[in-house]
Amino acid sequence: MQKIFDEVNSLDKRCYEEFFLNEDILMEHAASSICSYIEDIFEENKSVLIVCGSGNNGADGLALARLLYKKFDVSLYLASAPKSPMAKLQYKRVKTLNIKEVDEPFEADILVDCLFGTGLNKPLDEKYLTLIDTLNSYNSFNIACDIPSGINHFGQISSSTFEADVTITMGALKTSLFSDFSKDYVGEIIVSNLGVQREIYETQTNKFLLDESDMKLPFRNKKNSHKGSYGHLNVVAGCKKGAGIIAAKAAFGFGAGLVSVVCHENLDLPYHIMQTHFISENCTAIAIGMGLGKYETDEIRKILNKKVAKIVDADLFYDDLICEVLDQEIVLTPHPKEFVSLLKLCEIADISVQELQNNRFLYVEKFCKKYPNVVLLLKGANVIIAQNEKIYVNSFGSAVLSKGGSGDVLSGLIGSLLAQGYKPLEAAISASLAHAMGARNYKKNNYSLIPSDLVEEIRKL
Ligand SMILES: NC(=O)C1=CN([C@@H]2O[C@H](COP(=O)(O)OP(=O)(O)OC[C@H]3O[C@@H](n4cnc5c(N)ncnc54)[C@H](OP(=O)(O)O)[C@@H]3O)[C@@H](O)[C@H]2O)[C@@H](O)CC1
Ligand SMILES: [K+]
Repeated sequence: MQKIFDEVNSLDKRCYEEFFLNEDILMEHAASSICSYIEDIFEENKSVLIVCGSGNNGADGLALARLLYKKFDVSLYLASAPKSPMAKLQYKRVKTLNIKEVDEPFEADILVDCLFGTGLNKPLDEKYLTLIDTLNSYNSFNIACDIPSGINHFGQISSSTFEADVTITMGALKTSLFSDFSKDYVGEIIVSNLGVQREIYETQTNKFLLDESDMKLPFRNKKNSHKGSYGHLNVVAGCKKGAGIIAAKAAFGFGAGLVSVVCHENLDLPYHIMQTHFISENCTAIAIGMGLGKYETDEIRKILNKKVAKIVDADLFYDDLICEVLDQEIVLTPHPKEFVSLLKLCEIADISVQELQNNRFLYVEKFCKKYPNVVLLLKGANVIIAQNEKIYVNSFGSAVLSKGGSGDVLSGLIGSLLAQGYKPLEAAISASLAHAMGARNYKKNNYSLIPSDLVEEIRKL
């Protein structure tokens, strides 16, 4: 996994103070990493338009122009005059080379956005919104320097935000690149070294970006085993029984030795899934909440207080019963609307879904501070998984998964790993990654996935 930082100014400052580097050296590395990317991917003499703002993001662009000059057909468009000391210095250097400056932007082969980076500190006015719209209308290959212009410190976007194919971000990953809103703008994210290796530049953090290698699949190492060796998951099915059945099927395909659906009505289940009317004696994990609808409170309370691992989803986030069990190491998997309800029930915040989406990390942190035992998985374009002070981001998901039933598959996967003895945090991380990888491997068009396709792909991982 890779570290993510809320801000990097303190890390830049540490480079000056501890390693005797300076802004100029850091900036030279920033610019040369974009230069190397362009040199690696594109043939010489391609046209490159670099659009610069007045601060150090613009200064990165000016330095880049100098590095590319003569090997590529470089043009500079200065949206505003250089203002920061480094921008002025880089401009002076550019001037000595007579690099082409244009009065209007145009469609080049490669477009580099150096308008605003971490210094975007107020809403964009009409002039910049129109400029960004114009840049987005081109068919160029779009590179964002540090962060696409229009995304602010909190990962909130402007009505016009630069749509990058690739974002080359300076020094370390920033939290703002992983808001749900940012997902449509950042493209591929590459981290540039700034004069020292990343492991030296980076300090402590509480946020981490998950890699594929963080997915620990439930491979079986023991030769002498039986179905009981891999746990027994009970999926509690409510009035929308399909949800529980989808979860049960996913759980079975993900390695649980036994899976039972708990339901008072008789269900038509595949032969390998069992049915029970009450929680099984030998149950090792419970999945509850999906499609639950109205259920007898005392019965749910009894189930929630069973001393086995649990994953709770969906309808239970609207029932204050949930607040009684938040001292447990329980996995919760709300989507934003459900999390908003949960925050209200727990008296943490009374907010809209929009407010939550504007500050996903903030509210996850607030929740986990109050309930440090809980493993919270907040669904979204970038899934956030958190326990106590640690926050993990799964950015592998895609719109393929934006379907009814995908969440039930996820509950089943988590339940399956819990039943097999995974710790709750590990279960949530590995199941979430498997869920996203399954969707990634689905090769038909991106609107057609049904839960059984997803389970099929996950079984092939
Ligand atoms: N520090 C280092 O060592 C390194 C830094 N590096 C680079 O520096 C970048 C940060 O630079 P930065 O702090 O100068 O901020 P930046 O993003 O250029 O924007 C500030 C300028 O924009 C203006 N402005 C802001 N909002 C605006 C708005 N809505 N509408 C209009 N104007 C607006 C603002 O104006 P002002 O507030 O002064 O009026 C100011 O002039 C960082 O992202 C990375 O690329 C790398 O080279 C690595 C080494
Ligand atoms: K930028």
